[in-house]
Amino acid sequence: MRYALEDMLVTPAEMAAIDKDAADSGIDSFSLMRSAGMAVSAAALRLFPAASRFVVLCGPGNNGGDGYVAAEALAGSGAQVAVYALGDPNKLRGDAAKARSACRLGVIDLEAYQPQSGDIVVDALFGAGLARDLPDAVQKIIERVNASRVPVVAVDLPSGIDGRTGEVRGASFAAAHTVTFMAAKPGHVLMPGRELSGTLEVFDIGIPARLVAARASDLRINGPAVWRQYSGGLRPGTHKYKRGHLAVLSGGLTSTGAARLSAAAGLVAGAGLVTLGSPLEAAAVNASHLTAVMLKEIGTAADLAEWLRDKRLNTFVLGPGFGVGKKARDFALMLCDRALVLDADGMSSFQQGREELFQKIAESGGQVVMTPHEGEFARLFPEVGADTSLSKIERAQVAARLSHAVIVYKGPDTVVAAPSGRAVVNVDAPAWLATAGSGDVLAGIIGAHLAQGMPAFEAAAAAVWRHGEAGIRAGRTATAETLVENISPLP
Ligand SMILES: NC(=O)C1=CN([C@@H]2O[C@H](COP(=O)(O)OP(=O)(O)OC[C@H]3O[C@@H](n4cnc5c(N)ncnc54)[C@H](O)[C@@H]3O)[C@@H](O)[C@H]2O)[C@@H](O)CC1
Ligand SMILES: [K+]
Repeated sequence: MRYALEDMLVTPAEMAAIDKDAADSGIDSFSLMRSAGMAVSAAALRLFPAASRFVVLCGPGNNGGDGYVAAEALAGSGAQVAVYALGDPNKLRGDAAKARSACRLGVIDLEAYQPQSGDIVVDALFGAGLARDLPDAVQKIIERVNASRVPVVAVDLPSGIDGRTGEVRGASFAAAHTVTFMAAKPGHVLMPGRELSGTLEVFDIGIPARLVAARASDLRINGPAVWRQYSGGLRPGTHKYKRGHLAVLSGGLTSTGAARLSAAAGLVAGAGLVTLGSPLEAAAVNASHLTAVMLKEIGTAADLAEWLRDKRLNTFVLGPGFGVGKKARDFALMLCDRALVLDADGMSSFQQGREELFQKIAESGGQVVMTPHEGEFARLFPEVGADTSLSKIERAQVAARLSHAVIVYKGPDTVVAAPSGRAVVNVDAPAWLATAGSGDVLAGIIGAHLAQGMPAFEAAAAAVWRHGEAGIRAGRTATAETLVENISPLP
């Protein structure tokens, strides 16, 4: 499958290798820096045409080099420009030194900068080369600029954001706009980096796309390009059995709503048939709320075993409102050879004894998707959740490898990862999607995709995207019910 550069996520280490490959292939690295700096100056002028002064803050590496190019270009356009530098600009090396000497502006020590109303800061202190927490003096300047509310245009990354993880290394600018080069980095899409990057512009500085693609791993921004090849077959109007049969398992008398939300979402998202498997005690309350969703009494493991003799019953959602305990564990282990969304209580039931589940998933060759939020992730994968050296993407990848399941690690920056290491990050879910029952709706959409034959990774990625779209359509006052109503057809 071919991807456009705009879908790709490239880690800083991969980007450094791409830069080196570009230089080795004969491309002049200074011309790349010039393109980068020119793009930054164009963005600053386009976004802030009424600035009284552009203040370019230049660091000790190539990010600073981009800053000197931008400063010279801004001055050349007739704008007022001041340059402040961290460290001695005479110690710059390579392309950055070249950029410094081609810039005719004087340089002031960074610590002297006092933000003034009308300033626009161009942040060229650190980019992909940030390797540790920022020095205190730099943190102070960043805090001063943030407090002044002077708008910031960041070069490559807001200084202080770790490009691999999106974490803040001591302090970070909160940029209005970030111009990065060739491809977005994980730090632009993972929180809090995503929020602190402002609007993101990915500018092509002229490194051939094949050099970028050759180094990039299978890490993408979630969107239709990732799963469109599987969504074409999900046409309304196909016979209902061909659109798959989704079964959702209900909790007891006082906790039935969550499973009904999953079932309703599954139906709207395109499953041909949806059946709610309910214990007898909850059957009446479920029946009084259901119309298009069918109902079947499933109270015990024996009931489930009998039901599983119907092989058309290919997909299950287990967990929403189900209750934590032995029954959930028994049911989950019985369902590992089908397509299964293991959500909420379904996962939490394996806080102890996860090895049996993971082994069963590996052996039975089903398609299992697990959907932990932060708390559930920490319960099921405590050692992974506690490893602060890993990015959220890396944590999801490790969990997928350990469990043999596709992991949907939920949050404002949901990551979907497969055991192979393939991963996507979702970027456009609105904040108000974090509403009660929202996860139940997501589980139902994933179930609908699985029931229609999408492979687990694509089913999950497409569902996360569609869930976000439903949130956007439902608006700020979204509830789980209005999310269901706003699930739109897959593109
Ligand atoms: N190589 C390329 O192809 C291109 C790279 N470009 C720019 O180059 C940047 C990467 O350049 P570099 O690799 O030089 O990295 P940076 O300029 O981001 O920073 C590296 C410098 O900062 C120091 N440093 C790292 N963390 C520090 C900390 N916490 N406190 C104090 N000093 C610290 C390093 O020792 C090094 O001197 C990109 O972000 C991008 O802006 C652009 O010029 C476009 C072309
Ligand atoms: K920067």
